Amino acid sequence: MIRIDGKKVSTDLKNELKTQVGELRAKVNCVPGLTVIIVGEDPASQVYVRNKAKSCKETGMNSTVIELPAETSQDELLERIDALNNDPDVHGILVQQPLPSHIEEYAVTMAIDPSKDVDGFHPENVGQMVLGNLDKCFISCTPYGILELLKRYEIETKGKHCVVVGRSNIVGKPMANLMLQKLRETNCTVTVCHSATRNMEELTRQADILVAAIGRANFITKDMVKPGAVVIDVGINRIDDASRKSGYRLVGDVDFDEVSPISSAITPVPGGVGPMTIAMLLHNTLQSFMRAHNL
Ligand SMILES: Nc1nc2c(c(=O)[nH]1)N[C@@H](CN(C=O)c1ccc(C(=O)N[C@@H](CCC(=O)O)C(=O)O)cc1)CN2
Ligand SMILES: [Mg+2]
Repeated sequence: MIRIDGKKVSTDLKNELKTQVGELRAKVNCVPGLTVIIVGEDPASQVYVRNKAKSCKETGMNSTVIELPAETSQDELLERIDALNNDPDVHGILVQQPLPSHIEEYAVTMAIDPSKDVDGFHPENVGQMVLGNLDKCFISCTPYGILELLKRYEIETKGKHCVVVGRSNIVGKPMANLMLQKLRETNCTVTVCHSATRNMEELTRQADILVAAIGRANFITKDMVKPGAVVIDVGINRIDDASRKSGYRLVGDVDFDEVSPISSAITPVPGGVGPMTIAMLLHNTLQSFMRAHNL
């Protein structure tokens, strides 16, 4: 069994990005800039946003975090986004999810200039991605990170059956679409399972590559997995744990202890897909900068 080390791959990637940013600085005398907006005080989101800013700085990119109170109105948020759309020093704009319930996610997604939408959530980016025009869009960071892990671990995907469990706009839907593509190295047969799927176990057991993105701790058990499958765990669930200083521990959507011995390769939680999400965000920000400068 191969334990897929997302932490290491993300560090390698960030080092590669740092070199590229350094070269660009020497060439055009400026660097990519990412602005992250966080509304409210969700503790997990605060961790992710802090890590995004830290990683950005480590690679030599400019990073700005805009922290807004939970009561911020939707109009106020949209005005902030508009200002960033018009700021030439900002190459990437990201609004951290989840948002407070009075703010409509769709309105926020639509407000971000697609050429700065480094999350790849805008319909223009999603549409180009579905069409297979991967050089004309931003690919959503978590699925993109999974593709990068599969590539760097030389995991064959062509002709394989990939089963994605979960249909979120952030992970499940883009993941399924990317694994389906003839271009690049995926070229899988794809099945998507969700809460209304009957006989889910029958389907997941057919997976050569199983992607779990349901958001339910330890949902995927041994009996749901074919021996030898590649298992990608996207879940990050906080479980109460009084023995830890933090009071919680992180577990994935896959029961790692049960499933890892029968898999051929598996991503752990933490240290698997999560860190790749941030590395690919930086990759997308650099890509946005290159496009803006016609490089
Ligand atoms: N606008 C967005 N919002 C959210 C996204 C996103 O891609 N864009 N994804 C998730 C959260 N997320 C990034 O924003 C994210 C989640 C997890 C990690 C990560 O590194 N996880 C670590 C554990 C970190 C911890 O201690 O909690 C790991 O798995 O090893 C990075 C980014 C939802 N919102
Ligand atoms: Mg989760």
